Amino acid sequence: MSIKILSLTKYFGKVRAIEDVNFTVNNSEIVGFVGVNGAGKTTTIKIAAGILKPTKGTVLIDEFDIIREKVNASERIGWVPELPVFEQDVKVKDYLKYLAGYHKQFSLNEIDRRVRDLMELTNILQYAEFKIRNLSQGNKKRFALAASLISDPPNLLFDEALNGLDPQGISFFRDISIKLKKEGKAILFSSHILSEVETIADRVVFIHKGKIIADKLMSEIRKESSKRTLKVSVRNPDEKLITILKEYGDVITYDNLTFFISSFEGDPADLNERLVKNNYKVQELVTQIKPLESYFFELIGERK
Ligand SMILES: Nc1ncnc2c1ncn2[C@@H]1O[C@H](COP(=O)(O)OP(=O)(O)OP(=O)(O)O)[C@@H](O)[C@H]1O
Repeated sequence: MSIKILSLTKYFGKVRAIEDVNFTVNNSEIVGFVGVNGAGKTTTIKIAAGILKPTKGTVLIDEFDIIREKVNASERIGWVPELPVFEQDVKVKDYLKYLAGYHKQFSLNEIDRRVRDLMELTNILQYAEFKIRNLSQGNKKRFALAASLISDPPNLLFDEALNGLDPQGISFFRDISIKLKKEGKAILFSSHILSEVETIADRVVFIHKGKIIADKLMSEIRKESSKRTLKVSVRNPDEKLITILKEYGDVITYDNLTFFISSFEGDPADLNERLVKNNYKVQELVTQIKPLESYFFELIGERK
């Protein structure tokens, strides 16, 4: 059981999405795939899922080439897309039965059993008769997970599977990933929620501007992470805020409201006071951020 990403490069016209991406996800391993928006995570995952053709390179799923041996490779990989799209007016149970019908290993009786087991595993059995449109966001995610597991593939790709999940949903995802890993599966999951990746992943692959910039065991990240990264969240950021923050170190804009300053020089209390005086609504200003966040932003800070 393994997903081997081999020298993948993808151009969309003149736009280079990824270049020479190489890494492997081994059996019984959960690998987190992290990078800021547009770094190239979804492109890599779509190529590995066999739905996007690379410009160069390939992906081996249990040694089957996703381009040249597509049927064999596809049978061995499950994929939860970033934005799953399903026919909305079909019932949960019926949709899963329909998907199971594609896999010749299941007899009609087995299809019923398989679908029931999966609904049980993903905690949606009580919604078996619901139309997909009537599921909550979190349950739609659980349904997408059930759909990806229909043929019990030994390898899994989860693209931003934590997005839109509440804490209970996240802990559900964590538990199910660990269960699947114990069965020997190879799991690659992308996420921008670094504090959660940290609790789920055994290893983390970092992608930045289309290139892999690090591939590290979580245990090593914990050892190496520096305490010199400062995280600031402000409710009303603007250009001037960034100018101020830049006086304290390298600034990385993570999302619209959150900034990380790597190699932070200075006193956090002074910075806080200055921001408040300038009428910024500071929501969070901390230096003791978690190891993965700290490691990631130091890494990106070096490469800006
Ligand atoms: N179909 C497309 N046509 C043109 N450019 C694209 C296409 N898909 C992706 N890109 C570009 O390729 C780069 C990588 O995008 P990708 O979606 O893989 O990143 P990502 O890390 O998954 O980001 P996000 O978290 O925002 O989904 C970006 O610059 C994006 O704009």
